[in-house]
Amino acid sequence: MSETTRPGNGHTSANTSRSSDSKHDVAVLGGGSFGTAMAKVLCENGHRVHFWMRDEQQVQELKENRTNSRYMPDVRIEGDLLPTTRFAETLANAEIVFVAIPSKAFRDVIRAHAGDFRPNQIVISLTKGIEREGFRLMSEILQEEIPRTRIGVLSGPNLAAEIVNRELTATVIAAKDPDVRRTVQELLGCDYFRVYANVDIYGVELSGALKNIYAIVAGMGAALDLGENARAMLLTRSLAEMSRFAVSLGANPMTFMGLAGIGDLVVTCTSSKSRNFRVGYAVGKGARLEDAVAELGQVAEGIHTLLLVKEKAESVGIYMPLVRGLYDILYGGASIKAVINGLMTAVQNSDVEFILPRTLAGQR
Ligand SMILES: NC(=O)C1=CN([C@@H]2O[C@H](COP(=O)(O)OP(=O)(O)OC[C@H]3O[C@@H](n4cnc5c(N)ncnc54)[C@H](OP(=O)(O)O)[C@@H]3O)[C@@H](O)[C@H]2O)C=CC1
Ligand SMILES: O=C(CO)COP(=O)(O)O
Repeated sequence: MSETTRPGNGHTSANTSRSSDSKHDVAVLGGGSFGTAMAKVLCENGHRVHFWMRDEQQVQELKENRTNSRYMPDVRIEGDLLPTTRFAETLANAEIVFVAIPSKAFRDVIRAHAGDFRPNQIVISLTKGIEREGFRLMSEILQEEIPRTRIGVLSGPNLAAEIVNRELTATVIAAKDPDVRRTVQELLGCDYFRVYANVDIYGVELSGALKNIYAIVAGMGAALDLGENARAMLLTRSLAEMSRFAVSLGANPMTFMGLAGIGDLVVTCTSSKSRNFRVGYAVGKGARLEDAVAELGQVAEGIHTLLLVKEKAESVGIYMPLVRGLYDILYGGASIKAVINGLMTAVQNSDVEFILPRTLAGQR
């Protein structure tokens, strides 16, 4: 569907926001696919967007052509956009800051510029990953590095490639502070983008990171053409496994019923627009992992998250057969066929463990 015929496309230029009456100064950190998509939504909602990236050439292109061709070819950002490589300038007037820096660089970037954040400034992580050291989520890094700011997390079924075309999308803002939740809903919400609220920061954030692992598994399943029953089995068992893990670490199980849980799992496990899915697909077709990642040229957080979750699951004793199987394939040289066979012939357990505990299933 073209941008002009799309149902959500009630507006085609800036200053046409439905939900936010006034113009706000907003910062977006990270000039990749998702930073670009969020900067576009915010500009179209009529806000002044201070857009930080590290590449001066990209800044020049955005200033001259209003495009970011490396990450979002053919997408123009209209409205009040101020691209820059100068971090302090980005934050100086911003009421709220959205951070779309990959997890591997997240702490370094925030720490290097911690002094530029103001007390009480709202800082929202858009990043779906985990830090190796201490198994930290991005909101925990923000809490440690810039503790005087007000922190939130945005996560949900949010493929950047669709958002930039104004395809109908919903997401979740998770924050303890109701003012943070309301502000994000007002700034981002419009006729193609809806923002739902949650207070379970840990669950929302962890599900965003975990689903990337299962998107790789799903991509592999698609490459092998395992069938529709298998696709449903994989998706449902992925949800069971990721919620088992997250709940055992303190997340609210109900979060997995929402957009940030099942919603994001569905979109990334069924769409070739997902980079994680594409990596799994390529490996399923016989590519080496390094080649699949190099070919992608963008971040696929699941590759890295898999290692951390496998380690963590083993250290705290959580049963995660899909994580283990994917790890064996990607890092242990196991054949996909052997792993599938191992999974299919393992002990048959309970379906919904929150109703019937896993350990009781075999006793029925
Ligand atoms: N794309 C999507 O659909 C969605 C992505 N996300 C999440 O958003 C986060 C960012 O992903 P996305 O934008 O897609 O990734 P991309 O691969 O599209 O872009 C990565 C961006 O991060 C920048 N970057 C990398 N390292 C550094 C660093 N040390 N300092 C400054 N900038 C750096 C890159 O800059 P450079 O070009 O100079 O290397 C680039 O602008 C990820 O955690 C992802 O899971 C969440 C929802 C949807
Ligand atoms: O998180 C995403 C969609 O919600 C994007 O997924 P990928 O990083 O796999 O492209």
